[in-house]
Order: sequence, then structure tokens, then C-alpha cells
Amino acid sequence: MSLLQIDNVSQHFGNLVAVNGVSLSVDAGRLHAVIGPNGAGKTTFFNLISGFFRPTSGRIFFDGRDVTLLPPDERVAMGMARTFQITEIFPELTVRENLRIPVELAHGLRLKLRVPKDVQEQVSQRVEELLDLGGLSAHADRMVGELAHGDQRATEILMSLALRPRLLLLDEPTAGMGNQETYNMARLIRRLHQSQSLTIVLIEHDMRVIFNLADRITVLAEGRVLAEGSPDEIAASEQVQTAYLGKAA
Ligand SMILES: Nc1ncnc2c1ncn2[C@@H]1O[C@H](COP(=O)(O)OP(=O)(O)OP(=O)(O)O)[C@@H](O)[C@H]1O
Repeated sequence: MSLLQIDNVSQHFGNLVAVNGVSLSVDAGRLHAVIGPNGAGKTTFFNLISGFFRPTSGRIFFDGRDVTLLPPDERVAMGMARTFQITEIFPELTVRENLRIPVELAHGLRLKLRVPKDVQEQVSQRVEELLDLGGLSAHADRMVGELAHGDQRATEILMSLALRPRLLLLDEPTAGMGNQETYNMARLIRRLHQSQSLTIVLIEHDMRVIFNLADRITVLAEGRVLAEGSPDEIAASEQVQTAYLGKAA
């Protein structure tokens, strides 16, 4: 069964149709990439999935439930997590302290003065698990603001996992990264996908990352679905090459 089902969704901004009748279905455990040239509607589409915009028309289902009108926080509570192009971390706190914040929130602890010892231990254990998962244990006590950009983004992604989401929406996770950082980020995404059975929908510009990681790819152009298929099918599509890959190469 699909974890995420999008039926014929459109988003108008005045006369501009940013997303035009897009449908997409993502099965649990899949990694689905959304690609397309600048202005194709990718970010708007993500805003619709995560609830920052309400579509002009169409429906969105998550885990079988119609979430079209649900606000972002209720979607998060249902198991949807999203990271943004802009890094959202606390630069003057350490990596461990940054991770501790959402983990405590996930345990309902942030406003409690007295926290039972066993709960404190569960929180600490989950923080260490996340550090380990992200390969960040060696940097745990460093201030996030001092880390390389790639490690900052990794921290942010790990923070979004504190609530143990089932769907992770990643908006250009390798934006602004060099080759080595891009490679490390792709490895982290693969690890999350495989070891945590996390369903991932990813917007990405870097073709190496997409063709390496994705099970399926949707190509958007001018707000519409230009093509959808496996990486091999998309790479072989003349229509896609003309509209997108040709230009990007
Ligand atoms: N809040 C908004 N109000 C009006 N127009 C918008 C708004 N957000 C996006 N648009 C327009 O919708 C179209 C699609 O934009 P969007 O940012 O979704 O594309 P994108 O594929 O994410 O592009 P990029 O790769 O450059 O980030 C563009 O023409 C953009 O100018």
C-alpha cells in the first residue's frame, strides 16, 4: 500500500499555475526523487505535501488518511518529517545538545522540571543512537556552527528523525556541497533508507545522487509530471533528456 498518495494536485498563485494536476504514489520503504528544471514546481509540491500550502485542487493521503487540509504540525505528529534548504540548527550548541532538543520533545519532556531517571536514560540513549547513525559521534561535543556544512546538514536531518517519522521529505540535501560532502550525504541518506526502512521523498539537483539512490523518479516541468519511472527508464527517456537532462549536462 502507498504510504503517500497524491491525487491530481494543483497550486495556483494568481494566474500562475505552479503545480498542475500532479499525481504521485510512494510505497512504504521506497526512495522517490522529484527532479526538474528551476521553477518546475518542486518546492511548491513539497510545501503541499508537508502542509505549508493548501492545494487549489486535488487530494493528499498519508497512511490512508486524507491530510489535504491538515496543518504541518498534525502531519508531523502522524509521522511526516521535513528538512528545508535552509539549515535550521542552533549553531552555538553542540551536536549532542542540538539532537537532545527534539528527542526531549518527542518524549514530551521539554517543559517538565523533574524527569524520571529511566526517561533521561532513554533520551540519552536515543541521542547516542542518532549520533551513531549519522556518523557524528566523533563530533558530538563540537559546536554545530564550527562544523563543515555537510555535517551541519547531517545534524539537521538527524534532528528530524527524533520523532521516528515514517516519511522523510528532503529538500535538496546536497545543496552547496562539494564532491566529498555530496558523497557523504548520499551515503547517509542510503543508510537511513536501508537501516531504518524510512520512506524518503527527495528533491535533488545532483544527478549522481539521484541515479544512485532513487527507486523511482518523477520529473516535473512547468508544474506538470513530464515522466515517471525507474532511474534507467528516466535516463533513457528522450523527452526527459530534451527537457531537462540535456540542459543540465
Ligand atoms: N509563494 C509564491 N507565490 C507566488 N509564486 C510562487 C510562490 N512560490 C513559488 N512561486 C512560483 O511558482 C513556480 C514554481 O516555483 P518552485 O519554487 O516550486 O519551483 P522549483 O522547481 O522548486 O524551483 P527551484 O529548482 O528553482 O527551487 C515559479 O514560477 C515560482 O516563481
